[in-house]
Amino acid sequence: MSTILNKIINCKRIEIENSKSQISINDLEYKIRNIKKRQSFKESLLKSSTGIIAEFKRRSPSKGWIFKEAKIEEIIPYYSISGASAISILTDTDFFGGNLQDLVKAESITQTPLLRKDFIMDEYQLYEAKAYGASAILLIASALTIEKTKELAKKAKNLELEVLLELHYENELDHINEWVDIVGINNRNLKTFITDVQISFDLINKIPSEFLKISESGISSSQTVKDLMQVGYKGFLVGENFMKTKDPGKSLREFIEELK
Ligand SMILES: O=C(O)c1ccccc1NCC(=O)[C@H](O)[C@H](O)COP(=O)(O)O
Repeated sequence: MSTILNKIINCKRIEIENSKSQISINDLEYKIRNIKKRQSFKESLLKSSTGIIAEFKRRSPSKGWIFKEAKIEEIIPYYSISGASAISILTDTDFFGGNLQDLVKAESITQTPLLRKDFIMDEYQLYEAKAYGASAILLIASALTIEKTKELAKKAKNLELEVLLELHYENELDHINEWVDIVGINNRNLKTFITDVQISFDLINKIPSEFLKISESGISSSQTVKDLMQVGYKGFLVGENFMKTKDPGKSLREFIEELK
């Protein structure tokens, strides 16, 4: 496992134990009973001709602060109006500057399907994702064993959450299982932080045809999206390219215009 992933996961384990001591799974289950049904993340990508998943990302391990003062209420409505097919909310605090309240706020102001983007390793986080309004959750193959990936994916489906399984390397293809809805190829090498979309082109034909496929990270040109569409990708997760600008919603709108 890469050093950064190790570091993130060690912090995450402590965070999860703290959260469990504050809010029990029973409390989360109670909230889930009252949560409105969200639109499907996968359906939204299938319906869309552009497939952009716009990410709300304040900082990252590779770039440091990208948009420190970013506020959900000032960005998410504009992501929706500008045509995002789905929105990714990074809920990790220590490394990405996000939190679960960002997800709660986003849920209250948009109908666009939301992905809880975090380092999920415990079913408790799935209950949180559902209770706070996500349509979908992320499972990162590099951070999980094959067995744990399957266990978490199955539990997520039981909670009516869609599952995005993220792969960074070819040797992670064996993490794909029947509970997965979407397979994402992440173009960022977790050891070097270098992004190279070539990995998306290299792996597309190795993913079984029944899965919806998305490409993630390091996407900054509409031509790249067009090329990825040509080989079969239906979704494109873009964070920094929008969040590094003063007006991420406007940047997304211009990007989508170029795709039409
Ligand atoms: O973004 C990072 O530096 C990073 C480092 C280590 C683990 C994960 C990381 N990012 C999470 C993501 O997958 C991206 O936020 C997402 O795909 C968008 O990427 P980008 O468009 O390059 O901001």
